[in-house]
Amino acid sequence: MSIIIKNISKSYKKVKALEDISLEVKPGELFGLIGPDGAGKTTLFRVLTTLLIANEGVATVAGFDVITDYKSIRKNVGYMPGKFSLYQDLTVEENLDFFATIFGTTIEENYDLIKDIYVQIAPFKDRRAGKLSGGMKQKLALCCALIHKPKVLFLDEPTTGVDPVSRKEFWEMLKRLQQKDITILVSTPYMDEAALCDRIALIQDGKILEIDTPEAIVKHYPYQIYNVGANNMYQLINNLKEYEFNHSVYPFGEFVHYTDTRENFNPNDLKTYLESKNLSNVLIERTSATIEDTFMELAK
Ligand SMILES: Nc1ncnc2c1ncn2[C@@H]1O[C@H](COP(=O)(O)OP(=O)(O)OP(=O)(O)O)[C@@H](O)[C@H]1O
Repeated sequence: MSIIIKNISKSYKKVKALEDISLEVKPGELFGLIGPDGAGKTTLFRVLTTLLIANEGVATVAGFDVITDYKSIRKNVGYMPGKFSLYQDLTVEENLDFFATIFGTTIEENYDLIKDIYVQIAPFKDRRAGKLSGGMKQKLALCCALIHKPKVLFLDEPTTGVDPVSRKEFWEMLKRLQQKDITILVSTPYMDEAALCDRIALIQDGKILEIDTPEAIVKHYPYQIYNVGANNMYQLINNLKEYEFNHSVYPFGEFVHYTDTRENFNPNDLKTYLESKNLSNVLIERTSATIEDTFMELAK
């Protein structure tokens, strides 16, 4: 296993940031930690990259213990923290040179690994990092995290605040890195990115809700979901919440996702109820569960 986490707990005074977390990441896997702000993702990354000591539990990364072998871990992992981690006043090239030097290597030595990503920012190599766009900064930070050819790469919310095109490109880059035998643990609050991982852990309030492949997680969803639409979204949500048979109701894009407690649910009954509340253009249609639906159900 590339990463083994056993019963890790970490508190900041009264706040329990991680509670009895256990999971394993296989060599070469692209594993996603999916959860909202405050779920504990950054705390787990900091424990695994030896920047923070857990209160309980044990963890190894690339075969090294996070406490006793912390120096080996630092040599063998790349870490791209959530907040921009580069030197704003150094140029693109100077930042990369700096990170290569502290790891006792050179840009040339590992150029092959970063080439695909670096060519995209090379035209700006003399620009200060602080003056780059969000997508460019993210590519530079990834190059810096890769420059010493790590065995395991930790990426904490790498696409937060990045435009949709750059996000898509970033995930394509991760897939290519995976082909080069790098194990990747990536966190994201974006549920659509979960589907791009080999396996994911859904995490909330410091606890793991479920670990599986994205396909299996969606398949385990126990209810039939309906897209419900009407002329007044706000009133629709309120009326659905008042409906005695509702199991769950939450906005989802242009519709409301609705599940019913009855096994023999007939959508026409719901339509009649909603129309009796003076809603018009009522539409009710079956839809498939997504990772977000599963998350909402588990987090209830
Ligand atoms: N240094 C700290 N002192 C006190 N509480 C903290 C500290 N760091 C994090 N926390 C709390 O621990 C919990 C987990 O935070 P963490 O940053 O690990 O979550 P996260 O999933 O990475 O979310 P975010 O994206 O907001 O950073 C939160 O309730 C947070 O407020």
